[in-house]
Amino acid sequence: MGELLPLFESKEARLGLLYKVFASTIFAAICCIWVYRLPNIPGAGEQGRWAWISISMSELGFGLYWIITQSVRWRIVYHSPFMQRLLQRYDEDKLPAMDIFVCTADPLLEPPSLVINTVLSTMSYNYPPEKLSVYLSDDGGSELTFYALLKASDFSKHWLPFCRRFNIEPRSPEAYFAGHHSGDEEWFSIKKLYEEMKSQIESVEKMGKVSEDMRKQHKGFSEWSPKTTKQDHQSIIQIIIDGRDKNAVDDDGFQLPTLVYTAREKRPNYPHHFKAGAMNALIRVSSEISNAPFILNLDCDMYPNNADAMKEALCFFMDENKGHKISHVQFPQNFDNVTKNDLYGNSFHEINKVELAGICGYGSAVYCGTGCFHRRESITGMHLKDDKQKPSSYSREDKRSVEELIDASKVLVDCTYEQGTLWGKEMGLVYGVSVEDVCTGLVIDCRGWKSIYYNPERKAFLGVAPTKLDVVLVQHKRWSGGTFQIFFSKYCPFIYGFRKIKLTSLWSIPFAYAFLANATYSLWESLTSGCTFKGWWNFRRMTLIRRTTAHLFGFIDVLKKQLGLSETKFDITDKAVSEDTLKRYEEEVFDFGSSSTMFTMIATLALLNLFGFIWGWKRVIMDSDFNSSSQLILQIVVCGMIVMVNKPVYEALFFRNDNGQFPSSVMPKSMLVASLACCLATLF
Ligand SMILES: O=c1ccn([C@@H]2O[C@H](COP(=O)(O)OP(=O)(O)O[C@H]3O[C@H](CO)[C@@H](O)[C@H](O)[C@H]3O)[C@@H](O)[C@H]2O)c(=O)[nH]1
Ligand SMILES: [Mn+2]
Repeated sequence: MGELLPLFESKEARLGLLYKVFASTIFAAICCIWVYRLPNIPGAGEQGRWAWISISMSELGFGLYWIITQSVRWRIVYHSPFMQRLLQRYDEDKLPAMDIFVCTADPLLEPPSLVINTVLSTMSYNYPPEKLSVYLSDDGGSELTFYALLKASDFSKHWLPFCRRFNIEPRSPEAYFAGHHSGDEEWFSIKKLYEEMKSQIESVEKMGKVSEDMRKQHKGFSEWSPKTTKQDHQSIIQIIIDGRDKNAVDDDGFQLPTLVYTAREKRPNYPHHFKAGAMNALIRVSSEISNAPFILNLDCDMYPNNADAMKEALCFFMDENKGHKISHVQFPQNFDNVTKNDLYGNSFHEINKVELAGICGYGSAVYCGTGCFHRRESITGMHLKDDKQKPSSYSREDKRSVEELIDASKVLVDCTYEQGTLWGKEMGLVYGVSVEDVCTGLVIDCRGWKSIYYNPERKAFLGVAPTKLDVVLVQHKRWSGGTFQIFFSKYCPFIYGFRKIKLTSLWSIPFAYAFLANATYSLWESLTSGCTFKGWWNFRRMTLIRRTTAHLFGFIDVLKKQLGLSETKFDITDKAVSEDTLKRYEEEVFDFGSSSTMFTMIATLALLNLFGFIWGWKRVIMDSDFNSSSQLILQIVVCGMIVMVNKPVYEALFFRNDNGQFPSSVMPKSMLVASLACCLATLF
């Protein structure tokens, strides 16, 4: 056999050299700033000494931060798969089996009607259905979710043929019907079926329980008693569709994918390790039932938006030369509900297009917890063995009955199963860190595996971005706290692997240059990554807000944890949205929600800058000595920018009276703190 063509290629981004030259100029500017700051510290007792020292510290910090972040821009690598080559080389029946994990944790925050849309779109991938097994992990242990999944399994018999026949995209029914209209009779009838199912599920959601009549429809409901709660129940596993069953076919007579409902045992006195625990339970259950060599991991709100993405991901794993070294293929997180200018900076344009690809320049991809394909061996804890063994095409020989499979799997998700094992340490996803995904990716890297970040033109997955500021901040708090936590833990990458500036002064040039060049470049990066100008501006604002609240509080949380004062938590991102909130979100009006501590922080900082800005202008206008006031100009400019960025905060403080504004305690608290800070400042 001749030399086979590769199934994917990797290219370094153009402009690499140009960027390096540009970055060097900024670096030079930063050095100048430092060189200026350090020798010019006012002596003890002189006015402004402490301000000078603290500004120097910040500049040192920002400079170092900039230098570190350059590492991810130094070598940006883009990968692209050749799907046609894969399909020429492998017949459908030679393709490997694939297990799909969908995680949900709470029927109120993650409505079952949303969850089953994700499930249905995974079932309808352009892939031989007998090779697909979909596992829903329900940490909510809720009969509502189980009910919805049963309904979805019925609906899939009509939905899969419809997808196949018209080759539609996307295959999440909700998203499809929201974006596509057709006069077709078949279109109307399937839409009607979907809407019937949805309204049945939603009425059960409203009632909060499944009626006696409905319970009779499936013996699985017998697992739920009035005593069952989210925190306290036995293991529940139901194989809703058995892919081996020749009668489990859709309307066109094609085999249906296997569909499994899993709720691992929960008991009040046993830690369950949140999503990481759920994933590890799924890894074990699926190894008992289908044991596919590859696994796709999705959050319940992330639906596949490209029915071919699975085959694309396989190109990386199946490449004859390099594929056997690859542990996972991560797609970026994108959202289908981002408004035009992305008020809360939810979409990570720069991160997706530049930074994650830059990390890929080092041969690894950050595992982001969703939209990621894994090799089963690497995620269960194996080290890379450098032999080019092909993954087996895998045919299911298991002769056990459904009941036997269920019994064998239930044991694997009991509370006590992991005791004394390496699960959560050496095996599966890592426990104890609230960004279990990032940490697990790191650990897999350290075992020698390579990984791929792939950001295709057509988005492969779309999720739901938070629509309220408090939810955004809680999410960022978890992320930043989690990242600090990694830094402090044994998984730390290093172990485990302006006051006297005249405008007239020459020294202001490096400041102005570093600031402008950096801002212009980031604007360019954003615009070319598909972001609007206003979107970029919103993202700057959210960066400011996130850093002064979510990141700070995340940091404090971790300190508390390190000192043994608290436990690791996982605050689930709220995905249920009221109409009121949705309206504001669509109009891009800030909806603050209810986190009063974080908001007091935001409001205080905004007020401080406003005071500073007004005070600065007053000095410039009233001071007859222009020379001394010209020294203030640069500070006033910076202050002014921060004031502009904070516009929605002032609006919420002073002008708004709808439901999306600040909680009422924020205004007096922040006024008090900001005024106190101003009084203190006059003392120095
Ligand atoms: O006890 C839990 C808590 C959460 N989840 C699931 O974990 C997923 C992510 O939770 P979400 O509240 O949506 O958090 P996000 O901030 O949106 O999640 C991002 O960040 C997390 C790490 O902080 C990753 O686990 C996620 O994959 C990633 O999308 C959801 O499907 C949840 O159902 C569980 O299964 N069990
Ligand atoms: Mn989420």
